[in-house]
Amino acid sequence: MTGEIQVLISQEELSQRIKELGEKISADYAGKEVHLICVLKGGVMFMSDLSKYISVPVTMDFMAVSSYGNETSSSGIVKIVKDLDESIESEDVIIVEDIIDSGRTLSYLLQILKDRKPESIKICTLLDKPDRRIVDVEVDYVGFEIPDYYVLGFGLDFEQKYRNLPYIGKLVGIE
Ligand SMILES: O=P(O)(O)OC[C@H]1O[C@H](OP(=O)(O)OP(=O)(O)O)[C@H](O)[C@@H]1O
Ligand code: HPA
Repeated sequence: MTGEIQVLISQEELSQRIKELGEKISADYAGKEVHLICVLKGGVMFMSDLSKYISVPVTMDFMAVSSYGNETSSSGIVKIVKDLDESIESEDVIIVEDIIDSGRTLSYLLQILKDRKPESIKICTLLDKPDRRIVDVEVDYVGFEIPDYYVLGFGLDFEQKYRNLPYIGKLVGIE
């Protein structure tokens, strides 16, 4: 499907906010190292840009947890598609997400990862849709709070497409 895309957050606004988040994380973790965990696939662009603005030592790992498939609303069923490569025991972990919607994906992830005994675990999301929350999750770093639109671009997909757009947009006619 191709359709008209309305820009919600421009490339410039994204860059500026991601820089601010990276600087805040650098200050909060001064004297420590951070272990970033990217939630694939949506989190990839955000983590890649965010990591460039973190000045403390960074390590990275990747995990894929699927809850949406090709649907535009969460099924409530979360499954691990790809687990981490390395142990997170004693690490200061930040989970990096593109979006928190119902909160189901993150609440499930947090449960699993806390059992692996990290030193600390925080959440950093580019986008937060608080109006859609079903499961409460405490979020430490938020790029932008957005209304209840189905958004795409900058890692986020609609039917697996549009992840490569350098901005966040919405398909006109799709809520
Ligand atoms: O708060 P929730 O309602 O759980 O929704 C948020 C999750 O949904 C999306 O992932 P998706 O399963 O679509 O995978 P993707 O990142 O590969 O597109 C998004 O990247 C989050 O991980
Ligand atoms: O608005 C969204 N867009 C793309 N993927 C998503 N996963 C949860 N919410 C969204």
